[in-house]
Amino acid sequence: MGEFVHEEIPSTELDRLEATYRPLADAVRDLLDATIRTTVPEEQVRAAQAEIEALVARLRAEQLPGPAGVRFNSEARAWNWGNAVVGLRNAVAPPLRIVHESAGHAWAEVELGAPYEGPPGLVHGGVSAMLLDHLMGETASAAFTRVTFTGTLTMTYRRGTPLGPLRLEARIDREEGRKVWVVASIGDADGVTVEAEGVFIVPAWAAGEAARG
Ligand SMILES: CCCCCCCCCCCC(=O)SCCNC(=O)CCNC(=O)[C@H](O)C(C)(C)COP(=O)(O)OP(=O)(O)OC[C@H]1O[C@@H](n2cnc3c(N)ncnc32)[C@H](O)[C@@H]1OP(=O)(O)O
Repeated sequence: MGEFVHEEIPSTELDRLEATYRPLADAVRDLLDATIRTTVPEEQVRAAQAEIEALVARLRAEQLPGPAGVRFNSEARAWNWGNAVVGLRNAVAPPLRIVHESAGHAWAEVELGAPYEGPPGLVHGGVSAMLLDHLMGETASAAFTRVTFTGTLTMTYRRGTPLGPLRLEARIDREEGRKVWVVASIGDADGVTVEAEGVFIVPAWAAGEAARG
């Protein structure tokens, strides 16, 4: 497995770093969209590619040896900048901004564009599952008071989910020992498009005091 790393960066410094990296990732998200949708002449495409390759070389001059992992400091701040769903520095992530309404109830609003397309004009079913999986996992963690991993995830696609503004919602349904059942949905302005039910498990290796009883 990857890493949960204790790294003692003060939260004020993290805020400063995030203010630097967030616009970088936003620019790369825009690049993803532009790469899909551009209709400029081919020589322009080739020129853009050369500039992008030069930028990649500049960024790679110093880099981590592997993925970003999950890091935390002693001020109870955790950051997972590379996460596929919420990663602030991951241009593949929308990123989802999750609101924990209470321990066991969370939601997010997001606008999905061209990079998330499956059927024409509709969100890819795997993307819906990915976003819900993460939202449900955070919900099962009861506002980050325990670690939970997806055990089983069941998706029901009621109708196509249009690209554009969407709302995701998740709640803990019930718990039994280390097992947490979570129900969730995605919806557009006309109502629910996708429903999900999942069993999230506090792994045996992580079953400390917060997870017992
Ligand atoms: C603070 C930071 C927060 C951070 C919060 C961040 C949220 C991130 C959200 C991302 C969510 C993900 O994608 S997580 C990544 C995708 N998921 C994974 O990679 C998980 C891979 N699988 C595993 O690591 C493991 O198999 C576990 C953890 C699922 C279970 O291992 P274990 O802990 O050894 O389980 P074990 O003792 O055998 O079983 C415990 C109980 O769970 C049941 N059980 C076991 N596996 C499953 C299963 N797949 N589906 C259903 N039920 C299962 C057993 O029957 C048993 O029930 P009984 O006999 O007690 O009744």
